[in-house]
Amino acid sequence: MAEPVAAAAAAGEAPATVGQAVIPLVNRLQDIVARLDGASAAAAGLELPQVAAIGGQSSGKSSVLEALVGRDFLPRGPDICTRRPLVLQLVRHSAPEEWGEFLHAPGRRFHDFEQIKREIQSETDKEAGGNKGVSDKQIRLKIFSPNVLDITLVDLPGITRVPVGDQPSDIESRIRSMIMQYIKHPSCIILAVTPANADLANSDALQLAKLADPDGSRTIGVITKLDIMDRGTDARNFLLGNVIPLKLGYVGVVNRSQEDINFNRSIKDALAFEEKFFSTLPAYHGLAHCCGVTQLAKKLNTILLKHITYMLPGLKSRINAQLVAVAKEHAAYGDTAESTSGQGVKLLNILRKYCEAFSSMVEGKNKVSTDELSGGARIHYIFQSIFVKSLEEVDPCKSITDEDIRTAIQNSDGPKGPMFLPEASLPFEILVRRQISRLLDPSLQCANFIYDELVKMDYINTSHPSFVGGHKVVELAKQDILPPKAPTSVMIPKDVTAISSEIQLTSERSQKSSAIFARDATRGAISDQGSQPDVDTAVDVSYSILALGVLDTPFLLYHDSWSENTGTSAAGRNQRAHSLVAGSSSSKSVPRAHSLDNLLSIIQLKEPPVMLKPSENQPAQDPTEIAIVKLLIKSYYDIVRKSIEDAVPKAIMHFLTLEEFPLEVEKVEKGYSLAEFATGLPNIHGLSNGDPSNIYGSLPNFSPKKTSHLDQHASVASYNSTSYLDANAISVAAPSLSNLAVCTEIAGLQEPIHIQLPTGAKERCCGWKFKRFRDHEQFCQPLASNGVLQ
Ligand SMILES: Nc1nc2c(ncn2[C@@H]2O[C@H](COP(=O)(O)OP(=O)(O)OP(=O)(O)O)[C@@H](O)[C@H]2O)c(=O)[nH]1
Repeated sequence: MAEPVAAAAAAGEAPATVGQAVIPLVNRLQDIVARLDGASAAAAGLELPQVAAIGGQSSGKSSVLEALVGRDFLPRGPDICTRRPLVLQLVRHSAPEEWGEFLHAPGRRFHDFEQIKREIQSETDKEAGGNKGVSDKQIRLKIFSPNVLDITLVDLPGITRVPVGDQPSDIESRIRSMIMQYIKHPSCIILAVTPANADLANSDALQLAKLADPDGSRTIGVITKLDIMDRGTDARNFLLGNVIPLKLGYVGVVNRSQEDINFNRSIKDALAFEEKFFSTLPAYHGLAHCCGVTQLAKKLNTILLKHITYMLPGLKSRINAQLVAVAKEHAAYGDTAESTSGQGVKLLNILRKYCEAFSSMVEGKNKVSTDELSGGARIHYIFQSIFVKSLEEVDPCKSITDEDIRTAIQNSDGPKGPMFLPEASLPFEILVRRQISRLLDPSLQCANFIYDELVKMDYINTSHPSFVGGHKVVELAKQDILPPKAPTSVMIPKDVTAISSEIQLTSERSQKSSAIFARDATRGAISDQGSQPDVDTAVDVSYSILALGVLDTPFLLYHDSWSENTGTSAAGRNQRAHSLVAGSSSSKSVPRAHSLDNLLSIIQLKEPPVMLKPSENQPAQDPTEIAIVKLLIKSYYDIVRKSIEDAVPKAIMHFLTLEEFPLEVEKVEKGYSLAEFATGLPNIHGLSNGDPSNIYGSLPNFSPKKTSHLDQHASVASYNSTSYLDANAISVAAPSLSNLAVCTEIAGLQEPIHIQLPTGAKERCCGWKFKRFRDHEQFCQPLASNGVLQ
């Protein structure tokens, strides 16, 4: 094996000794910090010292790192080779064997360095593809050897300008920013690798290094390929820092050429060649301190040690600060619980605290920021300034033209044509549904903004006091239209109450809708009957009964003039009304009775066009009708909008703050000390020995006297989440009850819960927790009436 230069350096002067004390420590820290992602480590200020080789493509970065390691294990060649950052951690150990370990293959030792090379290549292909693609995902490799210094080296992809293979068009900027991610940290020592056979003054490596390290305090210039410079030229001036000065100076190296690699020339031979090169070429006489890989290793170690010594105090204080913060957080979780159930209780406690903290944040009880809106204020902003404002801006009649209304009216006339008196309710329903459905998207968006919860829209309540239904709308419409027409009268269905009562037989939601409707419709009928003339007199608009859902809930339309014209009886109407309510779509196909004979006698007409526009020849639509429909839409839409503006935020807030986190029924199998038990239970309101009043005093509707027979040693601790509607858990703790079987039964649960103290459970407690009691009395009563606890 070749004489490893790093090892030679290690055997050198003072720095190696210091390194043995400091660098292994940093390497151990590297291992710990490696478990954090880069961003977290950066956020915690824990970037650790490392050495990154940067430079143009094929400048010789991998060759330099290999020479430092003293082993041949990195993919090298004239084409792009390094396509993923390779974090190479050198670990010096005393055993003679050498091997490599990859982070992605834990526990597997690679003793064959050729295999390490292949593994790097295949891992690169896995992530960056086989066709020259580049990825910023690291490969982490550890080399264990007695011949290396503990040091972390990073081999980065070379800067390239022209995209080849699968490389994206912005490959140059991508690689530059990838490199910057490493070298921007003050903890990083930069090896700026520049080939001597290219224009040194335009070195990509030096340019990038200058950006990251403007004062040059952590950049070492490395000049490669001195052996293949143009005849008659040399890099002496450069190495002396006369061209581009660098505080830490330059080191010139001669690595193996491609031919050397092809012929498997050993590193040892390469080092011998390098030494001969510098000693024979007069241009480099007197520059021994900055020529050769050995010098580079020494320089690197000296600088790295200084750097680590400089960085460690700050690093230590940052780690200490983190440690204190974590210890504080850890202490906040309470004592360590050994048992599984104890850990469960602890976890519940943490979740409870989280929920409470979350609620406090939403409710603005946390410390209030003076800089910006936060927590509930942001939610309020979304509700008011985004959601409500957007809804207010919507014109209910937007996108409904008079033409649309005319079409809807004609459609609602069906085959009867305009010979019957028009009515506004059906077109209104159709159009208002369409308009109201526009409220759905913003409502869902609002919910999405805050919490991914269900948005529920209420039914259309035409009995709303603000809704200008019935004859009111006619009057209003006529005021809007010129010239004013004769006063209108409204026909009231005689059996409206009967119909309404049938509506109540339908589905739950329909029941709700129709019940409200029936009440108001009946009221309306009575008052209208009192104020209106005979129903047989001229009718302008029929009174329609609506109980319809906004989107797809059932609705009912009862149209008196239809029943009169078809001769349907009141009973038939009721039946139809009922069936209409039962299905949302059935209303769309209101049956118009045709016997088979009638159908057969119908004269066959030619097919209507696919799309039917309202006929131009039709007599002009009464503007009153259009105005009525518009007014109905505006009025109803306004009500629904207001209701939605109110209901959606409420619904969201309900799910956001009042939903308890799922407290599962949990049997605390093993006993706990009273203290453990108390800590494990969130916010126990009272826990005492022999004085239950302390406990129950905090529970509403729970009288202490009910527990008067409680054994003097027994205590019942109940948890009542005062911020919520329900008590979430009850726990029974019975310390010092080795001779007592505590049995209790909790109402409202499927299974009675029995609490049996473990034998000899002196000074121990046991308990159960379970979720969601709707009523304190429910569980308090049986507690008091049951066996031992009475
Ligand atoms: N003659 C000579 N050839 C060298 C020297 N250094 C590197 N090379 C050759 O240059 C080519 C590229 O070397 P690498 O070490 O792969 O360069 P790199 O910068 O790591 O390449 P990428 O990772 O692909 O950007 C190889 O063929 C090396 O043999 C040197 O000092 N002298």
